[in-house]
Amino acid sequence: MKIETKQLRKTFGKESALEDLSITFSGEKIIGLLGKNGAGKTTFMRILSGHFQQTSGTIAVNEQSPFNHSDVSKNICFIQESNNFYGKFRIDEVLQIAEVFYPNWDKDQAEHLLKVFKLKRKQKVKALSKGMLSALGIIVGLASNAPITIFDEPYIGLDASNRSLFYDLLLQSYQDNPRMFILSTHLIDEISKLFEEVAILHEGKLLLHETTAELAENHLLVSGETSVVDQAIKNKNVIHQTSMLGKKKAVLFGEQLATTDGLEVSKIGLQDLVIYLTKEEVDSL
Ligand SMILES: Nc1ncnc2c1ncn2[C@@H]1O[C@H](COP(=O)(O)OP(=O)(O)OP(=O)(O)O)[C@@H](O)[C@H]1O
Repeated sequence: MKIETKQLRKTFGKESALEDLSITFSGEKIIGLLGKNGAGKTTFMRILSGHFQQTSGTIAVNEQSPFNHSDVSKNICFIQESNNFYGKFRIDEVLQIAEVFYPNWDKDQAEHLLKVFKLKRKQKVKALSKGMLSALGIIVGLASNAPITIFDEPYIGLDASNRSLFYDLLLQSYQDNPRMFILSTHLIDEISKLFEEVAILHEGKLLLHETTAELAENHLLVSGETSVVDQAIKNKNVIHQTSMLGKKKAVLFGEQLATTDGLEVSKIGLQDLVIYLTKEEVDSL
């Protein structure tokens, strides 16, 4: 599958949710869609799933617009953080509808996952706890086997052990049925090892789109006494720096630097990188 957007914009009245977003996702991989609250992730995923149209620009899934095209939408399963299912339905009715909608639906997998998450077929959606609702979303997303399966923070109410179960099941599902997964999450450290590729949105714009291998390769965290760090990063490509109490941390892009006396150089974790890259505006408030 290939998703391609060109100068995608979405405004809600005066509010701009996406600004000139041009991005391409292709192939079978697990992609992290990251960014702070309000960055535009959900808006992008909704347009991609055909929920509504962009204000301008283009979006194509295998060369077709997702809006009002069932050929496209049956290939996309979008599980949102809430309100996925009609409250009056029972779980078995939700699964029956999903089976009709998704051509690659795996009934045995759905049955298996119901047991794993200890859900009862006759329970009504409106009677489910937050965690149980999330579990139902996860079951539908995984059993859909949709070539593009999207999870937008699907873990609301799930405890740590069930979140860990979700990550294991996701990986298993990906191995059994390789496809494109797009995941939006704020619990980056928990899941970052599953990502092959990461896109970071910031204020409706694309800040970065790289493979996780490139990210690890390209970004270094340098810390130590301010004067030592300042000396070390002089003339280097610094993409973020913060100072506090005589200490400094800097993030370098595409540079080589080794740890020395008083200077700590390390790879930077994805969660920290997202925080550093999207922090500037907060600092300048
Ligand atoms: N239906 C809507 N009406 C008006 N404004 C909206 C609507 N949907 C989103 N927005 C605005 O668009 C911007 C992007 O929101 P969006 O939900 O896409 O962000 P997000 O990255 O998914 O955030 P979060 O991590 O908090 O879920 C925000 O400023 C939000 O207020």
